Amino acid sequence: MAAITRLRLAKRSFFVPPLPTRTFSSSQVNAPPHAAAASFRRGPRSDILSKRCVQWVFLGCPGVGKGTYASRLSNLLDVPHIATGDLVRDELASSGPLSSQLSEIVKQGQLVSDEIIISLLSKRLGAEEGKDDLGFILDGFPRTIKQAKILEGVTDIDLVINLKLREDVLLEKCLGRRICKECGGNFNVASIDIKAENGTPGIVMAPLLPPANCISKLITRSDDTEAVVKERLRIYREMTQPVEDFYRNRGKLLEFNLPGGIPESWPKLLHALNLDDYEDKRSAAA
Ligand SMILES: Nc1ncnc2c1ncn2[C@@H]1O[C@H](COP(=O)(O)OP(=O)(O)O)[C@@H](O)[C@H]1O
Repeated sequence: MAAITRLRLAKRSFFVPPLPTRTFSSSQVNAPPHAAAASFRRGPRSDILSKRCVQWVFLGCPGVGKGTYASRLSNLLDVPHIATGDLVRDELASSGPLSSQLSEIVKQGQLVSDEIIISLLSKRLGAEEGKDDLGFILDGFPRTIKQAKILEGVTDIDLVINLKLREDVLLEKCLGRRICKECGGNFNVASIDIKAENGTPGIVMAPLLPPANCISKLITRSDDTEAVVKERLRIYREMTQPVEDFYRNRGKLLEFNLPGGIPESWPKLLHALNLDDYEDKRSAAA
C-alpha cells in the first residue's frame, strides 16, 4: 500500500474547490455551469490554456461509458487516463503471477481484492513517475468504500463524475461491446432506440461500428455475458453505490444523466464541466 502514496501528486497550476452536489441532465443544458468547472473560467487564461492539474474520478455502472468519456477528457486535458479494469486485463494478458487468480474473479464478475487492485494501481502510477505531474483521471477506482478511504488518505480528489444510464440500456450496451484485438479500439454494435413512455424519456444511441479492417478481429470481453453483466450490476449496487454517497457527502459528486450516444452526450458533458469552448481555445493558442 505504501506505493500508492505516489498518488500524492503535486497540484501546481490549479485548485478546484469542493462543490455542491447536483444532477445534470439533458434538460438542464442551460443550467449554470458546474461550480467546480466554473473555476476553470476564474483561472487566468494562461492556466486554462496551458498545463493544468485535474484529479478526477469517473464512477458509474458497467457499460455506462466511463472508459469512453474518461479517455476523451484525458486527450482533451492532456492528463493520464488510468482505468483499473484495463490494468486487470493487461495483467491477465501478460500471464503474470496474478493472472490465473484474476481470470476466475473477472469471469464471474466479482471484484478483485483491494490489495491486488492497489498493487496494480501503484505499479501503473510508478510508470508516471518523473513525468509532469498534471494529475489524472481515474476510471473504475475507487469501487469500494475501503478504496475510497485509501484514496482520500493519499490525495485530494477534485471532482467525481457519476455517469448514469437506465439499467436495460446498460445491459444492451455491455452485450454490444466489441474490441479489436489488433488495434485495441473499442466499438459497440448495440443500436438503442427506446421510446418515451409514462413520463420516462426515450433514448437513442447509435452503434459505434468498427472500420472495415477491424471487423474480422473483433472480440468480446469474457465478462460481457448477460449473466455476468447482471452480477456486475448487482455488485455495483452493493459495493460501489455507497461510494457515490461517500463523495456526495463531501460535495464532490457531479451526477450526469447521459442523454444519448456520444454525439449528443459529449458536448453536454463538456458543458456540465464548463469545458465547452476549451478545445477551441486550445487550438487557437497552439
Ligand atoms: N477498483 C476495482 N476494485 C476491484 N476490482 C476491480 C476494480 N477495477 C476493476 N476491477 C476488476 O476488473 C473488472 C473489469 O473492470 P471494468 O473494465 O472497470 O468493468 P466495468 O465495465 O464493469 O465497469 C471488474 O469486474 C473487476 O473484476
